[in-house]
Amino acid sequence: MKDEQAPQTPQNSERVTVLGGGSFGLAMASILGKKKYPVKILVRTQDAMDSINIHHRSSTYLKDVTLPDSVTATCDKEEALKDATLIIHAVPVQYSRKFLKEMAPYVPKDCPVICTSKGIETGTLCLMQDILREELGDSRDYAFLSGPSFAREIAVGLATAVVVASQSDTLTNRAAEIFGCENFRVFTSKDVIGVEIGGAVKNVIAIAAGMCEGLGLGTNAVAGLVTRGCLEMQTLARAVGASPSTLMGLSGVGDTFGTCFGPLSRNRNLGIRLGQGEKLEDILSSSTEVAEGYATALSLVEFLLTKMPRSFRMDLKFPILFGVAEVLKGERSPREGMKDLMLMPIR
Ligand SMILES: NC(=O)C1=CN([C@@H]2O[C@H](COP(=O)(O)OP(=O)(O)OC[C@H]3O[C@@H](n4cnc5c(N)ncnc54)[C@H](O)[C@@H]3O)[C@@H](O)[C@H]2O)C=CC1
Ligand SMILES: O=C(CO)COP(=O)(O)O
Repeated sequence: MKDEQAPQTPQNSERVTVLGGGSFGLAMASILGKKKYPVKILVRTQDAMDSINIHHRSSTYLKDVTLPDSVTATCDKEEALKDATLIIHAVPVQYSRKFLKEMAPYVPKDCPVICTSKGIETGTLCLMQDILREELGDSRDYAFLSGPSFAREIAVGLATAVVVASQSDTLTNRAAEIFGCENFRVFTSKDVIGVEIGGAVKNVIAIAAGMCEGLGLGTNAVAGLVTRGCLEMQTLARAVGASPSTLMGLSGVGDTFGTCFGPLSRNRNLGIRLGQGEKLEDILSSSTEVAEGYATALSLVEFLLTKMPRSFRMDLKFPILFGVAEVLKGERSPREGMKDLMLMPIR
């Protein structure tokens, strides 16, 4: 197959380290491994390491997916990073700062980082671009990969299109070259803030879409809510300097549609279970995978209230984003939240 040929160019010397052995880290390793790049995944336990090195599969995530031979795992930070030429960050946002602080001494100077995590840090309200710069410094290049890209589909080789955004054209072009194959198409962008905001906000809209679904409200309701959610995403993105066209693309409406309507979404499933009446604590404690939208919904409301110009009532401008946070905080039920949306004053 074409995408299993070794690249012919200097990229042959590329050595990739994936930080995070969850579903998305494995998916990234899988694509690059199929292209014969040597990939090391930094995992947290001996069991996770042995499982990948001996059985070529994770014992916890995407357990049925076999990884290519060029993918190995280690628990040793120094071993993972010492000769890396490219780093892929796939650790959930809320754990990233502490994790990166521990990694910083081992990360090779100038080694670029491609970040795949989507969300806003609680407390600081930072996006990943801020967390990465604060923890790994300003001198290296960073890129942000986003779009409708479920890990399982990527790992089994289904066609996927993503966008990679960076201030550095060299890095976006390199990412497109390294990842690109017949099953994985990379588009490039310079709109880092737009790509990051889209990736963070769509998880919150997916929780709302799931709630509609769980309440049994039907297709009209879900489609209406997702459309209005995209408008809130676009309004917010424009206010922070993003280009509206980015939000019409893969990392905006593209990822929102995938996540709101796709059965694999953890965020949508969290919303479905809430809509069906389960308690948030029970859903979170029974989930082995992260739903970034939960923490991001709470951060977003704080972000809107503290960082946006106060020229209008934020809860009227962003009723879906505020409504999801209120349900997650237990201030109203999903059904009350939906009723409030329908009965909002006409402006
Ligand atoms: N799974 C997917 O389909 C996609 C995921 N993403 C993003 O990728 C990022 C990673 O998500 P997944 O791999 O899906 O998560 P996951 O839930 O599959 O795996 C979680 C990962 O985080 C690690 N982890 C857990 N607690 C930690 C801690 N305290 N410190 C350091 N690491 C810790 C686990 O060992 C594991 O590697 C998220 O931001 C997600 O939004 C992006 C696109 C698609
Ligand atoms: O970001 C994703 C797909 O693009 C994954 O969404 P979930 O985290 O909701 O599963």
